[in-house]
Amino acid sequence: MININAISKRYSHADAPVLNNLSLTVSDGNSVSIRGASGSGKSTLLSLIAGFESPDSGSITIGSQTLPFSSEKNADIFRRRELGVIFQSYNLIECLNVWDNIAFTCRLKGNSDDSYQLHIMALLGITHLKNKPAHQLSGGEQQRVAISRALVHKPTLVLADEPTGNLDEDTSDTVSDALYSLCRSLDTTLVVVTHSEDVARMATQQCWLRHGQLHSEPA
Ligand SMILES: Nc1ncnc2c1ncn2[C@@H]1O[C@H](COP(=O)(O)OP(=O)(O)OP(=O)(O)O)[C@@H](O)[C@H]1O
Repeated sequence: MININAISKRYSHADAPVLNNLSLTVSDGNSVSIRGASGSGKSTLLSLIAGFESPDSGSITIGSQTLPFSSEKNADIFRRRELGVIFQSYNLIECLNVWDNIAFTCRLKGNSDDSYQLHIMALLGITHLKNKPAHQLSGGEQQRVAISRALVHKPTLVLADEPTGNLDEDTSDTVSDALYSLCRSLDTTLVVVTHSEDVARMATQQCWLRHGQLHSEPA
């Protein structure tokens, strides 16, 4: 579960806050999609939820953890255990192959689950890429590896920034089906930033970010 209570964020030198008294609650196993104009603050909101940045005011609680983290070490432990993040830039480790990129987080925790990893890779259609180095992948292939890596350690919260942005329509449907259904089956909370109406409509809750706040209707 995630509970965001009246957060505000203003970057230095900006005329207005990018997020202004924004609140949001999403329960376990549910999902929220967030749409909004470019520059409206969607990535900033994900960054605050992940604890990469802090709000100027308000509070964010993920399960029993209230942000900010007490130390960078605790932040790392929490992110490795509880959080899956799908970044706009996939952040794969170029010198590792697909299998090792996906297994990386689990190996750090010492709890690899090869059969679950194969299950996710099959759902996302990337099993045949298992041994291919990350630097030889297309953008869409990298995106599906990044999604697999975000899910393989069975996190309680997944933050996805444009998870289908680089995919054709058919692959986008397959990948979004897999993302939503894997999260539901793990009872994982999912926050998806997307420009795709099809991807957004699959969420249990749809929101639009405007003037620093979330709305349940488009403008
Ligand atoms: N680190 C930063 N320092 C200063 N300003 C920032 C920083 N990060 C983002 N901004 C500004 O905050 C605003 C919101 O940016 P953000 O990336 O959150 O928007 P977005 O809705 O995700 O956009 P897009 O859809 O284009 O990815 C923009 O005006 C951006 O220039």
